[in-house]
Amino acid sequence: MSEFSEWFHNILEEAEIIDTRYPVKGMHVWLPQGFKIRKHTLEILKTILDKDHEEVMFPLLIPEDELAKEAIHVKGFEEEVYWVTHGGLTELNKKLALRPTSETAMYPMFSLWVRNHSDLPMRYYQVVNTFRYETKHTRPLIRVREITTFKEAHTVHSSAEETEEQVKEALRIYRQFFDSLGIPYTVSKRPEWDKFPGALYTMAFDTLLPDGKTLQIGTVHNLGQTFAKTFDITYETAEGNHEYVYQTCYGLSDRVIASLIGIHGDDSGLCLPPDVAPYHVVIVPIIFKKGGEVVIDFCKKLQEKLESELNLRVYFDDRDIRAGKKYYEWEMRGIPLRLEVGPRDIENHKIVTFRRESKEKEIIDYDDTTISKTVNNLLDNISTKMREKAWKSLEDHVHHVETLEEASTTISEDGGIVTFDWCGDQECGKEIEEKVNVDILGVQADDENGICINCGKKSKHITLIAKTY
Ligand SMILES: Nc1ncnc2c1ncn2[C@@H]1O[C@H](COS(=O)(=O)NC(=O)[C@@H](N)CS)[C@@H](O)[C@H]1O
Ligand SMILES: [Mg+2]
Ligand SMILES: [Zn+2]
Repeated sequence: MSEFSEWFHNILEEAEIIDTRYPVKGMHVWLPQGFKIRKHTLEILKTILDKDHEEVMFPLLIPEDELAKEAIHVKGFEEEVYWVTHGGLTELNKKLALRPTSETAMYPMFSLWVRNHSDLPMRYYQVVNTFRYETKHTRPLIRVREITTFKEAHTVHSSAEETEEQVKEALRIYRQFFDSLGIPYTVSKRPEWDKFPGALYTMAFDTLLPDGKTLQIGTVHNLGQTFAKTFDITYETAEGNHEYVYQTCYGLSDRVIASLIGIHGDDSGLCLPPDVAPYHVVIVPIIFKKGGEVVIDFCKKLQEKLESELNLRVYFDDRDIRAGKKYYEWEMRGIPLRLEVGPRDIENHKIVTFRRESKEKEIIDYDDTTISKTVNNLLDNISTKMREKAWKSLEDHVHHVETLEEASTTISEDGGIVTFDWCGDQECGKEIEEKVNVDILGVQADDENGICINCGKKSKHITLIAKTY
């Protein structure tokens, strides 16, 4: 619990995920092991998005006057924007912002692209780096100044109803994505004072890290027509008049990788979902003086079989070091499944399996015709077990309370998430945050028949609060 932050920083270094020694605060280097995890994570996300979104790429730099167009939006970001003021020795006549997010880069172009009804709906996304001069405590992958893995989707619609549908679809996409990574979450509507600058409302996914604090791992914003009016994005209707469009946008970041590491990891190090691990399987040969080449040969064949039949990423570790050292290293790097093969195993048609998530070792019958199926089932079961275990640990830390005292003792003793009835009134909400010294994450459901935990008025919502990153 308390030393989670130390564990997190140590494992990023020991498992060679990123190098935080880069000489700009809040900006880090992706190392090969970490880059592989990021790559496989993005492959899963893009496969889901590519079903009905188009991937694009916009410039990094945003002219000052475009950024400033949407007053509430720029107010929300003005303290976080990095500026480019020179080109070489020449001072630019117009400052350029490094995108903190790309609404003001994209929407002037959407205004050119949207002509008539048949152009809609549009669903674009890009995966880029964005820059935010975070003044709160920066943390690798969690609160960085260069958000290296910022997936932002931006959609354009001809009606408010369609944007509501798109918000629901975005929530479904995010549930599917987080479920494939075994990351548990709560979904809630952010309070008015904590929504995305310029949005009508913000839906947020929060997960719970082992130190009892929640992390916002994804957000979906209904932008209404606010940006359409600011950037004059209109379409010509069949009757020939011009209507403003309706928009949504939804974002994810490096925090997804942080959650993978923080939630599934344990005292032996990383524990990675098979679909994003650098390798699904590592094969460790047990070699004594004699019989070495028989084992090596067997392992190479097994590697080829798993690679060709299951399209798995398999590492055959034939380095000349003690098996125990290999076990330690691959467990620390979070490789989901290890296969150990010695000369006697081959004679007895056996093979030893080690599941990283449960740390169970098993001697199973080896049969050329069934090993692929066995390995595939093991990997599927490992994914399922990891997701179930993570959901259980989240659910074990969500408590419903009836009084503010109960709320603050629960949070201070157990961390985690507390739910209660709230009237929804901003004043009252701010008072609750004061009294319990936590953040209101958001409202989860409407609950007309409760009474507000703080002011006693009719409650409107089941509300979530927690200590947050
Ligand atoms: N400094 C940061 N470091 C890492 N992740 C961040 C940081 N700031 C925000 N995020 C993540 O990025 C997600 C999207 O950011 S956002 O401001 O909420 N939304 C947008 O920028 C919208 N334009 C989404 S397309 C957040 O939900 C959060 O998970
Ligand atoms: Mg921020
Ligand atoms: Zn109240």
